[in-house]
Amino acid sequence: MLKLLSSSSRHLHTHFSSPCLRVAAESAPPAPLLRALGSIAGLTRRGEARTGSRQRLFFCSDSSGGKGGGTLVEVEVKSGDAEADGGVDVTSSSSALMPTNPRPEDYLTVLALPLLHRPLFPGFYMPIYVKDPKLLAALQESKKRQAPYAGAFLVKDEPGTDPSMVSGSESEKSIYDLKGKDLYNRLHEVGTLAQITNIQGDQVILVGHRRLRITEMVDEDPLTVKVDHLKEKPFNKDDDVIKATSFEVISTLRDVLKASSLWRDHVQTYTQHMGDFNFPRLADFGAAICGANKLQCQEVLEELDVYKRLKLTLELVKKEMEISKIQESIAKAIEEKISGEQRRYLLNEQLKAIKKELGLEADDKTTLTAKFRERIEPSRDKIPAHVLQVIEEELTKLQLLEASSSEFNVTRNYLDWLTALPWGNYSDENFDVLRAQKILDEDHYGLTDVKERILEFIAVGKLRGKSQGKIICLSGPPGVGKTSIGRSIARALNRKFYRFSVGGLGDVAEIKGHRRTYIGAMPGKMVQCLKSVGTANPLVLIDEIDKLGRGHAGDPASALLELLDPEQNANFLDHYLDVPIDLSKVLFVCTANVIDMIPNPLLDRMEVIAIAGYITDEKMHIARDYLEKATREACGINPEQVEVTDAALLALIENYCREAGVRNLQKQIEKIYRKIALQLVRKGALIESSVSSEQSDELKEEGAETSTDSAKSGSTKQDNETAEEAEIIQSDGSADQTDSSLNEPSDTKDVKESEKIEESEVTKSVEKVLVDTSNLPDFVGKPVFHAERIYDRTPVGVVMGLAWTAMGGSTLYIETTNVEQGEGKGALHLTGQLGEVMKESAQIAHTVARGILLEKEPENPFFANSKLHLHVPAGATPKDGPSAGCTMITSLLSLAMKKPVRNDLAMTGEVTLTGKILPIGGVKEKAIAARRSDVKTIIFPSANRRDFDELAPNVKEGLDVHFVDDYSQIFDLAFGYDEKDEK
Ligand SMILES: Nc1ncnc2c1ncn2[C@@H]1O[C@H](COP(=O)(O)OP(=O)(O)OP(=O)(O)O)[C@@H](O)[C@H]1O
Repeated sequence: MLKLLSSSSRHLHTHFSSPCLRVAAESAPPAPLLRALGSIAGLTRRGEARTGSRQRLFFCSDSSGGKGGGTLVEVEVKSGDAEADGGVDVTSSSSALMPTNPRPEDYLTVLALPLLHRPLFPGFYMPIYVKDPKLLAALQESKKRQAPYAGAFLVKDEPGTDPSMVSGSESEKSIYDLKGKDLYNRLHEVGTLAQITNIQGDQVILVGHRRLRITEMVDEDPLTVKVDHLKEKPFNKDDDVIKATSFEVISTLRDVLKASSLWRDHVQTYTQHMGDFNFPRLADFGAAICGANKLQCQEVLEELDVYKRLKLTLELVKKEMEISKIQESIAKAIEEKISGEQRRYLLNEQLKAIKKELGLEADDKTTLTAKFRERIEPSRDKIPAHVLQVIEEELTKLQLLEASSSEFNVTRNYLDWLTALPWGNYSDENFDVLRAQKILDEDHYGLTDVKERILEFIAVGKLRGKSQGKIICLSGPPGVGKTSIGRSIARALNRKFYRFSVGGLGDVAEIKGHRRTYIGAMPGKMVQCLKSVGTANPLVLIDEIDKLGRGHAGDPASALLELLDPEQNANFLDHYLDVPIDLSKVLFVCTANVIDMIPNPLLDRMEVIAIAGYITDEKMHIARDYLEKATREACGINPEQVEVTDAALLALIENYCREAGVRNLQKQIEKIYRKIALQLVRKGALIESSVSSEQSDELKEEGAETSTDSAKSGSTKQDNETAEEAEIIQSDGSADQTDSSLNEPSDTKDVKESEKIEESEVTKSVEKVLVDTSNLPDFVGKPVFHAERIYDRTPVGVVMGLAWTAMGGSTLYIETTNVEQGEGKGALHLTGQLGEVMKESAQIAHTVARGILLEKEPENPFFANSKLHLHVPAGATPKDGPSAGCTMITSLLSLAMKKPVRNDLAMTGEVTLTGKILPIGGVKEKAIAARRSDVKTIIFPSANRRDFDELAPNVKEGLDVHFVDDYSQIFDLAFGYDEKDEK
């Protein structure tokens, strides 16, 4: 159903976008209307007019194509099938019938209408607004008089203004205010005779007819002018140039139309009213529809030469073409950009979907949250409330954060740590003392006192029900098993083991973590430990605590104190984690070489267990029962394949590994076993190759069959050799099998051959490598030179002392010589990298020795007249401490009295100026060192008797120990011997 809505021509100019139909008819509607409706129905069927759209129709009253006038109506398409429904409802049809061509002589004087934006071209519509009431009244009046014509003239710009610049509404207003002569002077001379087709309010619709030129002003208000009606200059319509130019205009217009849909509608609208097509019209058409500025259009309007007008128009439409090209490229670029972005967006979305499908969506917040929740779920009841609250808060925060933001990553990592800790997850502790004893014995030989202390510790734990509260510190020289004992304790207690070294550690953040705000922030070692072991009660071994760094960022000792102190560590606060953690169930074991270097507040809280080092006997056991076994297994050697004799092991310990620990011994044993492994593999390869060459020889012989006597005897020899070799290698008496194989049938022979190869494999495994004192250097090289025992028998002025170092105990010599003799020349020169305390100790010794000599040999002026030099080898090792006091006195007296001290004597003890002997440290280490150096007699201060008595019998065994209070006792021991006995 179609409904006629209005017949206003106004819409023509306001809606260019919808198509307008042109319908010619003999008479007025409804007959033409019906036809028009039929056309619209056709349009809708072809999909060119949509149901609900509005269509404009122009009806002509004759068949001349509307030249004489017509009616414009707008219809709304209600349905596509208009023809079927004959009823058409015409709501309003105010006629806009156009009169025929006006005669020039009727319009020599016309009202002048000012046009602001563009000139009006003949054959075109233009709506204008007339603000001047008088002019508007005059126009209405002329329309009523059936002479609805006026002159439309473009207003010139104010002198000095740029026509290409957009003028504001103010300037428009000022033009409306122009009247009479002022307006007259601003009008372009050439304009258009315009038909007033419709007046609604102040809007007047004009249709251009022909060109006019103003000749003079007739009336000022409203402005009325006299005009000449202009005609184009005569032209030859067959002129090729004109034709070519017009074709070019047409083809350019077509291109423009193709390029821009906006132009298509524009052109369609105009073409409805063009009337006859001719060259001047074409030029006007091009200029009217293009977007050129008003002056360029006015130029076309003023041009009466058709060719020139066409050329001007061509320029304008070409320009339009360029603009539409630019428009096209801009549109294309924008489209590409948008489609590129859209493509990326689409691909990203697809990627996300794929990742989600495959479970690879790492950043997916929901997956992450689910992962964290899943992690804490089993131990939710054990997690402290404050920690749970932080976890929940962080999970909520995670949901709100943008996945690509850095804050998101910080929160994710934080949650990762928080949820990965073993909150309230403890391993079942074992307080079985017998089992613990077994494990400790399994792992370590000796160390009875250490093991005893550990068992005591476990026993207390059993009675209390928990074993925390103490920090054990194992101190001793390197390689005595401090670290491995720590591991054994963990095994004995059934706790997880975690070790970290604090040697050289200077940054508190290593212990307490970084604040989360820093990039790359990490929690401290303790939190890392808990995460890695997965239980909240591990045994943590803090290695090298005596080598703790000075601290360039905070004080690591204080941080360690917070970590270790049982009073504080129940609420240990890691900077990264920012929630208190309970470390009170963690058992801390520290190791140190020198306890003096441990910061005092830390040492105060520790239970120090000293491991002094091993004597030869202990080393023998360790080497035999632990190190050798472990190394053999590590090298893949069977016990039957190797034998290291006791003598070789002893030689190894005494000549190669004399230090306190057993690490070097372990290295030497490893060296031996690596060499043995190589020997075995080499021998095995040799046997294999000899067996395979035998096989191939025999096969060759069998193939020959016609063997000569000599060949026979050769083969027999060969077989015999093989048998001999097998006999040598095998000890299980299977050698005679080789002989019997000669009588076997040939098909069973192959089986025998393969058995032979297997047997040779067996021989490999039973062959034994013997390591004895004679071939020990082949495995570990020549014995290393030990400076400890430089003299077989100490000469005059040389005495052996005993020293304690971080590497264990050692013997050292004090040597004194007389440099210069002369009255009053008495002086003492010291060398051997002695520390301040030792230097002072030497001065004291000098004084005391002088006193004693005066007492023993009053006539001897030795000290008063001798310039002495005291040296302590080895010169490269710094030495310090007061315990060499008595040794120095003895050395000086030996020189003064020209009497060497008793053979195999060593001593240690600090001396006062009055000759009193004060106690020293490291009794066990010194006793072990003395034994290592084959010292028979030792002198210790009386105050150290208790320390010596506590030593294991095997350490004390064979030592003649004297405890002294005063130097006079030492004097007697050192010099009171019978020289004949010594020899
Ligand atoms: N009494 C022992 N019984 C068996 N093996 C031992 C014994 N003492 C030490 N060992 C072994 O000696 C090797 C070195 O021991 P460990 O590394 O524990 O020494 P350490 O005292 O911690 O040295 P450092 O102070 O240099 O760290 C280990 O393989 C250990 O098993």
